[in-house]
Amino acid sequence: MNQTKVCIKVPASTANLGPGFDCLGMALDIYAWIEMDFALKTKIILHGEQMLGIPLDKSNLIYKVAQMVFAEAGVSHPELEIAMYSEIPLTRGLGSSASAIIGGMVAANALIGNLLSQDKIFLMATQLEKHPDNVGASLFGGIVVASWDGVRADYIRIAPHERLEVLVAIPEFQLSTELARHALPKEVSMKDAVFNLSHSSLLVAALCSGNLEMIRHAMQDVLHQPYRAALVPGMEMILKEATDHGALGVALSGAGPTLLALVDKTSHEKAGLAEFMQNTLLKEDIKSTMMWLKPEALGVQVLANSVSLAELAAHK
Ligand SMILES: Nc1ncnc2c1ncn2[C@@H]1O[C@H](COP(=O)(O)OP(=O)(O)OP(=O)(O)O)[C@@H](O)[C@H]1O
Ligand SMILES: N[C@@H](CCO)C(=O)O
Repeated sequence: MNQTKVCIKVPASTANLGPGFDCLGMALDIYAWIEMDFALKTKIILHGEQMLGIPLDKSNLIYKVAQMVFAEAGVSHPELEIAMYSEIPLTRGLGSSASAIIGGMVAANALIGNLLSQDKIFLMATQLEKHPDNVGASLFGGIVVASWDGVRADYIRIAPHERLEVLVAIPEFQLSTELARHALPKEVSMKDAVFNLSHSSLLVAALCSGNLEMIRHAMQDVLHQPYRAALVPGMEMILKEATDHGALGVALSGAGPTLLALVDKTSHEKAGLAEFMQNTLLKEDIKSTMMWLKPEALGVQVLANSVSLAELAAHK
């Protein structure tokens, strides 16, 4: 029996939650699984349609982040066998790149007996992703409030409120984070900075104290969503009106194009809200997949028992 192979399960994430641009993230209950082992010759197997187009050689992100971990730990393992299956849609604002980075780093670290601390992994992943929101959520689970000054990465994890549910409308088109960041201005006014600072702080306080009614006011943003609206037709109306259809609050998920509503799981308006979001996008000729998700309290896990990735992919 193989003694070294590790298998990890890593959650998807949503970043920003509206005003918390590059500093708030929440883990979600859809996942990617990664198996990793030492090998004589590198081999990368990707299961499922989701992974189409992802490289199968040493340019693969998971291979590259594993090598970063080995280099940091002072060990050398240039040849790896990697297998992956993911439910997380690529390039849609649900943290697929962060899940790959965290999954790859944590798997590599487990392979070498966890020579690096979790905080070191957080720092390395943040340096690579350039913002800590998605990687923090995938690593630690729950809601993560994080800061990154280019040198230090700090975070505090908040347990998600038990009544919080998440509705996502995932448009059929992809929008890369790189493109969505190019839409942003280089500078913002003091007025807009103060607006986001106050709303992001209010949102964190609402999430910590369980004041769900405050979320609709707190989840407003002027730093990134208005500039990204042109990239996601229908978004402006959804951001403006989803709370009238039962959402506690609504935001662009990460860099988009997915739109995300926080919902009280006891709400009687859930079906109507989903219909409103899907139809608003359809009016703009955008087909979308609607999914009801939950905040995931757990971050990445090294599984005690390996799962069959081929079987997971086959049952989707
Ligand atoms: N499992 C994977 N293996 C290798 N590369 C991956 C994997 N998952 C994602 N990527 C890379 O990450 C890119 C998507 O990253 P991007 O930051 O644009 O979107 P996202 O992470 O899905 O969304 P967001 O950051 O807005 O939440 C993919 O196009 C691919 O290059
Ligand atoms: N905070 C990032 C998340 C996307 O990875 C952004 O909005 O660009």
